[in-house]
Amino acid sequence: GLPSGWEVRHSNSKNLPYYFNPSTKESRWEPPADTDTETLKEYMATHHSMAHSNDVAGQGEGKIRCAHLLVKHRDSRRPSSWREADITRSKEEAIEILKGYEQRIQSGESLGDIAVSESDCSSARKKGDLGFFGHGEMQKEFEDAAFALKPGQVSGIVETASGVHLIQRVL
Ligand SMILES: N=C(N)NCCC[C@H](NC(=O)[C@@H]1CCC/C1=C\[C@H](COP(=O)(O)O)NC(=O)[C@@H](N)Cc1ccccc1)C(N)=O
Repeated sequence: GLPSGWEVRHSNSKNLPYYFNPSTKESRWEPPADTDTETLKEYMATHHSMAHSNDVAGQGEGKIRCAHLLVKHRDSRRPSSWREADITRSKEEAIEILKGYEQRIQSGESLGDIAVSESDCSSARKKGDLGFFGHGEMQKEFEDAAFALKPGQVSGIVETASGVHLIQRVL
């Protein structure tokens, strides 16, 4: 089987299996070393058909779909993004910026329309859409806030190691 702790998951955005370790939060495309191929083949066959059916429905057991708007700052775990190679704003400045976006959303703008030009996450090109995800995939603060939302609802400002986010639950 897979070395202890590793799971095969399905990436909806790439429609490909990837390997995820819920305890370390590590995710990778290639199977972890010393995975024996027989069990892996069987595992993949079962998982892949399941994943395929999940993928068609998009909605595996207990999965939700969200979009988000991320503003990074100089203390972000990766203070760089497609829109800014070297992000130097402070966390306080990032929060002020996000409050401005929050006002615009409350006045009727869609989160996705702002995310497409302003989000520091690569999902910006998909209006912030993250696809479906289940428990154990996102950073804890993000997961807790996202799973507390009803479809359509927008979160308050959520802080993770990536930066500060607004999250909208889609499905
Ligand atoms: N669908 C999944 N399972 N993909 C793995 C998510 C990994 C997870 N990510 C997070 O928790 C935060 C919240 C949402 C985005 C995100 C972080 C970063 C940006 O922050 P940075 O890593 O530079 O610090 N964006 C991503 O990961 C993107 N691949 C999200 C995405 C982009 C395009 C299409 C789909 C998903 C984590 N455990 O770190």
